[in-house]
Amino acid sequence: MAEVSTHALKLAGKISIVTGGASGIGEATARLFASNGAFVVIADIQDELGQKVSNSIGPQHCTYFHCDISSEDDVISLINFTIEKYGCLDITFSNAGIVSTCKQTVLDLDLTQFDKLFAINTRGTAACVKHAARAMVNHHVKGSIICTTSVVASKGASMQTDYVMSKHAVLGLVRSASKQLGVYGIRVNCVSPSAVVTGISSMSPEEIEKTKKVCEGLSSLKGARLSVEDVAEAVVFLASDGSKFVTGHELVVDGGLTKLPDEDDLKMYNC
Ligand SMILES: NC(=O)c1ccc[n+]([C@@H]2O[C@H](COP(=O)([O-])OP(=O)(O)OC[C@H]3O[C@@H](n4cnc5c(N)ncnc54)[C@H](O)[C@@H]3O)[C@@H](O)[C@H]2O)c1
Repeated sequence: MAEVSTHALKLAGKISIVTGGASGIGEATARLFASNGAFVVIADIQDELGQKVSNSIGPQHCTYFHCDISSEDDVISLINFTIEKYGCLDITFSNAGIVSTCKQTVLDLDLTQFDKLFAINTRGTAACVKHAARAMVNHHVKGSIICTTSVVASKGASMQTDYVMSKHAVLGLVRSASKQLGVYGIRVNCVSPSAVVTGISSMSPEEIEKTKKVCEGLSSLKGARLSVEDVAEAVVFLASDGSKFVTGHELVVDGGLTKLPDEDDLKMYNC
């Protein structure tokens, strides 16, 4: 990475963790954290990819650590590793997540898949928030915790019931944690993106092209399409002192989608 002056960097010297940082929104955020002066620990289960992303950011700025967020022991090891390496923890972006494997409605809810998805999206996110917050409290750090929710975190949807429920739960976690941790000066917020093509849904090149076109219509901004970098910019804002009076907030990054009639966001599920 090119050397830059630390003067105007939004996260200069901050110690951060990005879960799900090997791909998509997490990868873009890890890169933007580092280019804003933060030290980043990428936590993921895709070891080869995560290591590759970390190497490309640069060993001075980034480290990869294997962590399956559905295991509380893994999450504890991640926090311990970060504290041992850097001495404290300022920012945690709890972003790792998966989608439903099918477009199920409540009538055909697969409860085995439901448990698997909740173990990562909801329980795993709760473990990350819990242990990041404990580290911040123990080290007297007025840190920032950001979770990735979704535009479906605060409204119902026509399918993918388990995914929608898991993101509603994370919103509840963010709102509760922000109330409980304010006394320590710790802020807790979330970003809620609309649809953006990432590794989360394994698609053929044809499906990716089709989905990208559909995504372009998912906004009231003419011709605009959400990118992972747009989400990363919102996360940097929530991580930085620029948002020092913002907590318990859901920052929706959707180009106005949630303000459009419901029929428009239905398209998202037909991607
Ligand atoms: N892409 C979208 O349209 C979209 C929209 C709204 C919200 N989101 C949310 O954004 C977040 C990131 O998704 P993305 O779109 O960048 O997908 P992605 O698949 O590109 O990235 C997710 C990362 O999480 C990692 N991961 C999965 N399970 C894990 C586990 N148990 N422990 C640790 N890491 C794990 C994956 O290996 C991957 O690197 C997710 O929480 C997702 O629900 C995505």
